[in-house]
Amino acid sequence: MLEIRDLRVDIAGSPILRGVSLAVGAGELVCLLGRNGAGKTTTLNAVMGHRRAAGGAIRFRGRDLLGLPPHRIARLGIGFSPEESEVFAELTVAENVALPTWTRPEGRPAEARIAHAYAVFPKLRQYLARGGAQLSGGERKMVSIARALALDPELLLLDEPFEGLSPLVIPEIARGIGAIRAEGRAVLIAESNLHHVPEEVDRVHVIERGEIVFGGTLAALRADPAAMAIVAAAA
Ligand SMILES: Nc1ncnc2c1ncn2[C@@H]1O[C@H](COP(=O)(O)OP(=O)(O)OP(=O)(O)O)[C@@H](O)[C@H]1O
Repeated sequence: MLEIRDLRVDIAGSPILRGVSLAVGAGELVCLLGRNGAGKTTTLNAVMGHRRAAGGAIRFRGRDLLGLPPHRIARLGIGFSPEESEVFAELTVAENVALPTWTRPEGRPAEARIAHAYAVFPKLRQYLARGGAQLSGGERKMVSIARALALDPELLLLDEPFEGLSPLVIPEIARGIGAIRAEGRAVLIAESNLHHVPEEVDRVHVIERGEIVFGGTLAALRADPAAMAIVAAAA
């Protein structure tokens, strides 16, 4: 479904991604794990077209994404929940969640897509008329993921979905991600904390200084002392 091969990205003249390769198959849950500054956000931003690649390839369902603008990439079926959630403050929760049904009108009817997003995060129904600026961090995360879901994506990119959240909210987000995965959508999570990696993850890729240094199951990661030393430092 998503194939990233030997991706290189330079920022301000410095090599930030130095040959990142990973794949997410249909219906797979994959985690990109690494400490702060390792290059996780840069990888997701390159997939979404927010960062230009200096080399390598990114393909989604066989289609080359490099050079496409972000709105075209989203319309191909990639939903994105950025690290800071980036909920539109001047729009209500309902308007935020409905946005992708305007930007990607093709596919299932808007009402069904919106209803589905609220079915995954039912709590949001209590806040429909609330402005985006009046939400807690956990509510913003839920709105951001629900909005990405309303795109009806085949692949969902979630950048640090648990970061900065209270322990009370984390299980709610984890349950939502589990529900999304159970529907057969592919999910790629960028995560800096090993403890937040869902047990049901299909594969973990560890990124360190812009390079993938490990790829395998969670059990294989736990059995790899060198990779564990890197992710333990991240947690
Ligand atoms: N706009 C920028 N200008 C200069 N350097 C940048 C910029 N954006 C990112 N970087 C650098 O690129 C590297 C990778 O950053 P990135 O945000 O991809 O890391 P990350 O793994 O997502 O970490 P975090 O969890 O802290 O977001 C870091 O060293 C960061 O300082």
